[in-house]
Amino acid sequence: MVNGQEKILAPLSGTIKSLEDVPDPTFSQKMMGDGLAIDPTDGKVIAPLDGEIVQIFPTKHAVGILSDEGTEVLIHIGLDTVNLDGEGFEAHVKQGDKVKAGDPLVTFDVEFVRKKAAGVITPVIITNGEQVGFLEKTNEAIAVAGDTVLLTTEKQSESESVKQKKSGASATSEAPYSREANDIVHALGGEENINVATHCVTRLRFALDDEDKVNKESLENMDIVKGSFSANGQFQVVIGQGTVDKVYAAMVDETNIGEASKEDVKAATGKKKNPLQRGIKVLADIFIPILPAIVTAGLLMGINNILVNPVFSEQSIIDMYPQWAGVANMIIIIANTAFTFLPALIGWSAVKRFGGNELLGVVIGLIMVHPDLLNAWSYGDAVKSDDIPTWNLFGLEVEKIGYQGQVLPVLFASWVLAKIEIFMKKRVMDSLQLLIVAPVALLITGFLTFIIIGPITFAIGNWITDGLVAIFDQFALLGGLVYGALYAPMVITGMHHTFLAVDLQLIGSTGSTFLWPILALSNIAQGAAAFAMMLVARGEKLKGLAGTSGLSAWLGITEPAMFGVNLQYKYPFVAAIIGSSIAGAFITMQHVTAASIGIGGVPGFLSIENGMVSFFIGMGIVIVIPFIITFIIAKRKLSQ
Ligand SMILES: OC[C@H]1O[C@H](O[C@H]2O[C@H](CO)[C@@H](O)[C@H](O)[C@H]2O)[C@H](O)[C@@H](O)[C@@H]1O
Repeated sequence: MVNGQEKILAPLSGTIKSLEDVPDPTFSQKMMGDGLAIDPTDGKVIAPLDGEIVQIFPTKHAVGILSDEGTEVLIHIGLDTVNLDGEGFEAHVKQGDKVKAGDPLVTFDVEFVRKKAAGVITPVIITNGEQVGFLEKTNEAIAVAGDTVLLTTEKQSESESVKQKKSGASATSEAPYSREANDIVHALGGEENINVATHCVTRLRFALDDEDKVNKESLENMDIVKGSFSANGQFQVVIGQGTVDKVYAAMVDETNIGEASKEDVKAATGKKKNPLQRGIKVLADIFIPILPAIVTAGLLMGINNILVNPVFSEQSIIDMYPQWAGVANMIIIIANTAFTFLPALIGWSAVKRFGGNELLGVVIGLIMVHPDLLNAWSYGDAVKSDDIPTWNLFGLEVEKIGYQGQVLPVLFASWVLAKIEIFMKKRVMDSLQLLIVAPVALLITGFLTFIIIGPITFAIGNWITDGLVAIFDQFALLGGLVYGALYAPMVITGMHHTFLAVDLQLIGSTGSTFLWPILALSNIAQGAAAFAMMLVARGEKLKGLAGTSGLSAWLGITEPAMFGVNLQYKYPFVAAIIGSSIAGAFITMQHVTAASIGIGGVPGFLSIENGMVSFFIGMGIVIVIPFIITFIIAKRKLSQ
């Protein structure tokens, strides 16, 4: 301790990450407190400072230390590691032990945890941040256990700390958390909505019957609740170490909710997903992280589209004002990079999702669009002119083609890469991993990709898109009606993100998508219904919610409008579906297509490459129909 400052050493060796990079909202949103995380290279956890072990969870995956100077540090080894029930962990300390910086705390099997848990990244958090006046985080990228100063804290002045303690102390002075436990149960929709409940070191974990019954606002307004979210079918309420077990005990005492194990909760939540749902979830997990890059690219491509194509008159803007040509060209380079190198983005996200090294995912994606390969977009012409470059591998002719804009080839290649990497990591000794695992995994995956995975999945991707195009050509009215009607319900289930892959595949194979314009109109329809509710609503709360969520829907995000307003009253949701179904049929029959995925709302017109006028008519339909139907019904119902 120097000048009131306390140094917290790295408890593990590895790569230092910011908490925002930890894929668990409890940590990334700092619900438990501020700090840093370490992606460990080995499984030796040591004490980061002198102090007392105030908590070591029975499953040995989390250790809380109270330093001699009063700083509380939580080391949470891996993510969702509570589910491992101690397997792979060995504790060297117990609650109440005094430790010195550098003393061994826990040893764990990194590879086992990496494979079995949601992640091995280890947050190191100051959990009594309210008593810390100053927190400095290291700028180092690599942590050496016991050597790197990870965090530096400085205690608050005495008077500040007294103030803080006074303002947050009500729960601890009362009978042990019974009121809080009851309030939480109530906010979760009552006992009847709770199937199973358990807790880990930081949070209560529930398998709920219906998560829509949760009153998130009142839950998160409770002083004791630091945040809540739903993940992997579990509803989780973050309370904090040292308190969560007491709240849980009170809940079990006060209610008919029996004690349950993590397995019970896992089983109760796991039951809910069938293979199709799991597949959808995997695709959503892969595509949601890359969505911002794709939408940005789509928006910029849309601006270029308006500049270079004769959209509003016979001549394009560039034809009329040629001095803008350079600007338009520069925009298109910036814009289409995300699409040209799409396999690299998907490779990054997919390999990460499948448990491998995401950087290798980027590399496998880039290999698939290497400039020396025949560009996928020139493949059709090369087939016609019988001019496809090949490699000769001991007599085996392999087409030397790239996979620009393709989705399926890189998805499968990423899966294979991650599996090979995980397989090898378990078998190659730590000191040789860098030398052997990545090069071998990449080489094998690269060869498999060019020889088998690429050609087969490229063909499958083309069959899927040809099939979809044929169906929509043949049954345009029905196709548009059905997709227009089903898109919003799919958003409710989260299944809609699967269609992002389909849109990207359509663009990669045919140069455009006829599905995305329907998506944009469906979103606008939900917004229009919410706006009608805003006009008719009497209460300020509903008016405000309907207005802001309507705007959000018009800018491409519909959940606030749907969950906050339209689904609550049902008829606005149905009115929106009617509008988007009719508009979907209309624009499909008019062959409206988009060249890219843009902002799926009013600015969506920027991305339309064919049938701009019809798209605007469609926009008129999804504004007028849902608005009028909702307005009329709401007038009647809300004035009763
Ligand atoms: O698929 C491309 C579109 O993705 C986003 O919109 C979709 O996801 C949103 C979040 O779940 C949802 O609110 C919206 O209804 C869906 O269409 C993105 O916001 C769109 O701009 C993008 O075109």
